[in-house]
Amino acid sequence: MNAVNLAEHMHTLGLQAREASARMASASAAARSGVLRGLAALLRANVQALQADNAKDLERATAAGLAAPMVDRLKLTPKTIETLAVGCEQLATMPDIIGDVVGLKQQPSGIRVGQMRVPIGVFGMVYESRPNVTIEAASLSIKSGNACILRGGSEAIESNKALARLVQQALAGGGLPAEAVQLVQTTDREAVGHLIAMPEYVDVIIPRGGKGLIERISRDAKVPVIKHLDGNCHVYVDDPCDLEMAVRVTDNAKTQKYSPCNAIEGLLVARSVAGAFLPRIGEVFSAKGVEMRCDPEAWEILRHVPDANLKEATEQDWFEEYLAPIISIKVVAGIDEAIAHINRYSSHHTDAILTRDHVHAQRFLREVDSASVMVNASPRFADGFEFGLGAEIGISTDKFHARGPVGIEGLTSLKWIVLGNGEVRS
Ligand SMILES: NC(=O)C1=CN([C@@H]2O[C@H](COP(=O)(O)OP(=O)(O)OC[C@H]3O[C@@H](n4cnc5c(N)ncnc54)[C@H](OP(=O)(O)O)[C@@H]3O)[C@@H](O)[C@H]2O)C=CC1
Ligand SMILES: N[C@@H](CCC(=O)OP(=O)(O)O)C(=O)O
Repeated sequence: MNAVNLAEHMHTLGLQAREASARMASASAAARSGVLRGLAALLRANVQALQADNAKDLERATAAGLAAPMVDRLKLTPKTIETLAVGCEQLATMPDIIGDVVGLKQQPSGIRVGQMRVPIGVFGMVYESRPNVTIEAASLSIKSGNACILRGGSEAIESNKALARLVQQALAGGGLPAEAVQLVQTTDREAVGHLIAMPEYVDVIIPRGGKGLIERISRDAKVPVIKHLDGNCHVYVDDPCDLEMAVRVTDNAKTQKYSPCNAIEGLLVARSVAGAFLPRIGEVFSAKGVEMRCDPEAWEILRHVPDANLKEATEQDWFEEYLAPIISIKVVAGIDEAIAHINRYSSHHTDAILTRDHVHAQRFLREVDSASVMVNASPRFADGFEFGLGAEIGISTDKFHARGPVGIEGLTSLKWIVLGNGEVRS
């Protein structure tokens, strides 16, 4: 697509999305849920076709030398497709919140004032090369009565086109506008430039990605943004702590999957338990080939672990999101230093304390300035499905409108409604 065609393509997507959003907002809950059930059926009926399109992406990505965790997130298997179908069905059965009225109260003037939950309108979303996000975003958009324009990662373009076709088929089959969910049909990043600068068509932009993406969005966006950024997440092993549990949770938090934003990148350990805890987790990490970037105290303890892959941590390591079998490790004096370290270096995404001390747990919950803060649980739980939201748009690292895993509610707003009987203001 040349520059003129690209501008036209994006303008058309915007115009169509705006028109579709009005119809989505007034569509009945039954119609929106019907589309989600139809989509689940289409996903199940098209497993082989979807895998064939996904294979084209996988082949290109493998040839280009994409790292294994990134290839893994690109993959559509019968199991992931079934999970998507089940997710659509679950969303369909969840209560509909569009049109809900809250807090209606009579005022001294006689008018009754409350708030009604309504869709935001049109959202644009830029996200990583993970095709399942296309269905999760589309299904949440449909459930919440919005329209959306989706721009997935370049490596996933064929998979995303195939999935978006099914979404549009389900919308049309359910009597709703196919244009309520549209995919940008090119991998040209200039399309993102247009998407974030069309306030007449797009109400909010949701970027899911790393620092390069956000630099561009911060510089060029002309519409409000809900940032879904990098996860430099931590586990802090406190004293007192159940060390058996700490090994299990820390292992899960780092190695269950390396690519997600909610996997941990940093491990902090209270000095008084470091000698007992670090050799145990060190053995687990060495067995799984995890490189440990250590401060001098952690190094001194971990150097005795057979085959440990140790490196000296630099200041930069505390900021780093590796998305790989690498972890930074620091011994801290206790809870105060742990909280200070996390608030300075984390990306304010998700951080956890492992402790038996109730006061420490409460302090961590209150003082750590992150979107999700956990006690005695793995940060990998920071996920819309795991939090009971049905699915997720992503994990907002912003503080306004939506923070942490974003589901249906995050795609809506509350508008004031006033019900009167001809009252006038005196
Ligand atoms: N908070 C959250 O919910 C989530 C956050 N993430 C974060 O995303 C990152 C990993 O994903 P990764 O794919 O590497 O992220 P990237 O930021 O590289 O890519 C994400 C998307 O942004 C696009 N993009 C990146 N830079 C630009 C730019 N300058 N202009 C226009 N578009 C751009 C990419 O397009 P293209 O394909 O052309 O590169 C892709 O569609 C990690 O930091 C992870 O923590 C991931 C998932 C969820
Ligand atoms: N909430 C999601 C995180 C998704 C995520 O970060 O994806 P990615 O960075 O593409 O691996 C989950 O835990 O599955």
